[in-house]
Amino acid sequence: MRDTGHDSVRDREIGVEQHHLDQVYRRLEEKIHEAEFLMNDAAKRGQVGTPGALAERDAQVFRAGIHLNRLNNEFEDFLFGRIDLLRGKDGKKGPDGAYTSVEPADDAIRADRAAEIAETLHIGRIGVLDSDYSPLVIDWRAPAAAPFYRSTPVDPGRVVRRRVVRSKGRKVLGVEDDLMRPELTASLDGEPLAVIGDGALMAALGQARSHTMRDIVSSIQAEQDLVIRAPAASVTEVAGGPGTGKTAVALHRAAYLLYQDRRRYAGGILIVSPTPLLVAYTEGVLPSLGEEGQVAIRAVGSLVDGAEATAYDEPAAARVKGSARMVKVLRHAARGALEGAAEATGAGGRRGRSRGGRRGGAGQDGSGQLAFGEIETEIETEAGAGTATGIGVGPGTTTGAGADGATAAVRTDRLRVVAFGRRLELEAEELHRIRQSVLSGTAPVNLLRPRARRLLLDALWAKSGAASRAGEYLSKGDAELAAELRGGFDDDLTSEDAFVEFLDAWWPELTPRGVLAAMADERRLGRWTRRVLNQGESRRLARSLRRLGPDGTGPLSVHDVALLDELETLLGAPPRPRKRRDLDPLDQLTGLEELMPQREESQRERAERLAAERTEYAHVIVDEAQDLTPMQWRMVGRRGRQATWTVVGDAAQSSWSDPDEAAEARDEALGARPRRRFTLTVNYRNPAEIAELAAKVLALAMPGMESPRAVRSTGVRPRFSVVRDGDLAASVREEARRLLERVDGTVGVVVAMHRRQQAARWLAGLGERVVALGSLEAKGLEYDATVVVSPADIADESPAGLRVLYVALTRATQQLTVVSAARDEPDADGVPDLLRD
Ligand SMILES: Nc1ncnc2c1ncn2[C@@H]1O[C@H](COP(=O)(O)OP(=O)(O)OP(=O)(O)O)[C@@H](O)[C@H]1O
Repeated sequence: MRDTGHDSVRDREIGVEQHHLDQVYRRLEEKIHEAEFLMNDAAKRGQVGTPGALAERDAQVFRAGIHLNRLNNEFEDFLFGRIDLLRGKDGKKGPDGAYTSVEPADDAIRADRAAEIAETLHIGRIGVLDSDYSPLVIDWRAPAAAPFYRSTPVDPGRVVRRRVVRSKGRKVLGVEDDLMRPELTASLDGEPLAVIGDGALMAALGQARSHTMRDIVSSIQAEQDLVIRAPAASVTEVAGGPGTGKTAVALHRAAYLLYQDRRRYAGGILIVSPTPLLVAYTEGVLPSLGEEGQVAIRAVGSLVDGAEATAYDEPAAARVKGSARMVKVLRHAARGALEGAAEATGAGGRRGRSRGGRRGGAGQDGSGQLAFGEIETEIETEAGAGTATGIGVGPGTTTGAGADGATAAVRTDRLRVVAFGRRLELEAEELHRIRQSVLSGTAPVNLLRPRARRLLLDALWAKSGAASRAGEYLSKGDAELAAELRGGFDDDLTSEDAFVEFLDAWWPELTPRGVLAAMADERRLGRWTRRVLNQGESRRLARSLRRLGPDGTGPLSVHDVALLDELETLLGAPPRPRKRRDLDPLDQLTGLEELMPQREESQRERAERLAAERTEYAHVIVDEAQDLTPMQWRMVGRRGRQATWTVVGDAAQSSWSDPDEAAEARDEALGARPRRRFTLTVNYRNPAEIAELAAKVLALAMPGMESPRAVRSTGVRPRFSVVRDGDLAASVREEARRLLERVDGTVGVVVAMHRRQQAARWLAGLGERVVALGSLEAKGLEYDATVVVSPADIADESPAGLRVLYVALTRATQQLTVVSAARDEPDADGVPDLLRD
């Protein structure tokens, strides 16, 4: 019997849930007292001071700390669901204390379709056991909770009624029921089973949106639940149109995996998101599911430490930078930049000289004479008036401080050394040969430096008279003396400041940013892109990289970041600075110091901390995977070489112009791991009226591709508005204002990328509920209402423009207004060309 207007039945059912919730809170309070007692007790034991007592204290405090932390975090609204079940087939209790059988027993339903509810389970964010170990609340991720999500009227299993309980703090506010077996006359404790409301899903979907995403834990649908709980073997691929819950499912899956195998995922879960806006939008979901520390949500432009993409590339430059052909270009650049650095170092100018002396290894030959006397080395380099290079080098490299404290460039096209009273000289030609021979290997350029140093010493040694002397020792069988002679020579030279300066200048430590900056020089880049990019592409690339400035510290684009990551591999990562460790071992051992401050830490800070500590993850989730360029796939792939993967995306929303190339790079990143594919088919975001309009663009963008089925309808059709008097700003502002009056939540105004700054000004003063977004920034986000400005502009902005427009049109949960400008050629009804039937 579904209750519509009878408040008494509703109130009674709310009372039933309140009673249960009270019981749960009483139990939680007991547990908090227990945890506090444990912590106090542990602290007292700590005063005893024996090693055994300390170890015990640490273990206890750690456990209690975890407990308190979880309880405090999850005290709000953690019980949200309930299922009423028929008697199951096997009657055995599972690990959660629940009957685990999924199918009803043969005699659970009588011939007259009457049935008695045999078991009721409450579902929440964490499990709570009563003092007799019976489950008061079952963790939503536990197997026993699965029927709450999996049961449908088509395949109900044992579930007769699924109830969502809404509560705030300790107070139950309402309940929403879905009847899974409407054909039965079910009773509970002899009373007919009451059914309240129109179902939780519809209630959730109709709610106003804020600027942050909510979890869907109380209304996960069966096809989504299959993905969330899919075993984490190798690669799980999830496809589905806009609004099918892909992002929501990805986040819930992270929480599920941690629950299911916490030890395995202690290696960390990385969620790669397309934009910082989407990171900000989604980062509250995991904490609301009781999971935080192990999951890092990062924008694809922030995956490299110390780099944060803030600039945008125009589509043609983005296309070059994202292409897999860049691997070759970067390889050439990483090696070529080294040469460039040396070449560009100033010649002529002040002359630097340093002297060094060393007592030679006082080995004695057979005659009792000193094998060699005092080695005198003298290195001569010439200082230039400054360096013209834009190559990033490690601190104190190309330039060296002269005796007068002034910095001067070191000449690198010649090396002169005085050793054993003899002048040894390597000319440009020889130096070049040595460099080429070192570079013929494949090792990262910065890691080849020790080898370059050795070959330099070899070449100098070969020219010194000492080489033949050592040869004589060798022929007399005195290898030790020969080695000592050579060792002395090497030590002497390499302890000279001038030699070190020369090496630093001739083989500087290259930084990824420095090499990118060097690529902004069109002439040099032309050499590195030969036969890989055409001239136009090469020029575009160089121009776009000028943004980084001569030292490479300028603003980066999201595509630059993937190039930096590739360069880091090609150059060899500089050693990471060691983290300062607290010396007091107790501070490292106790749970509290570690756990308590975490509550103050935001998801972003946590993500940053995790990323700083980790370069590889146990599981990688890629959201909006259709947008990763080949270079980005390589970057993400490096972070999950040993990982299992969940890859979530929709080809129809891809803003990358060459999907085949990206698919190839994706295959490379994921390797030969087997893949399991899922498709989500229901659009939970857009009402049917908006989905229908978007489907027209989909038909143009990807003919033959199916649209997801919209789950609800609002009766409000999209509105078409034509710019009046050529004043786009005024028209957009007016439409945004109009929508603000019609919805309670947020309004998004989506414009072509080149208009995004302008658009923010158009909306000034309209308040925080409205935001302006570039079309690419709208990825993954949603608003109660949207204004899509000039569809033709968005569609023309890049080769993938129609797909980008499809994304823009599918952001609204309630109302959509399309503003068409002059070039959109609206018909008499104001419908722009692209959106006509
Ligand atoms: N089972 C559900 N119950 C309630 N709300 C849901 C459910 N599934 C999805 N939603 C809601 O539908 C909206 C769309 O979800 P989400 O953003 O995850 O979709 P998506 O597939 O990632 O979309 P897009 O591809 O457009 O980025 C969100 O508001 C989400 O909370």
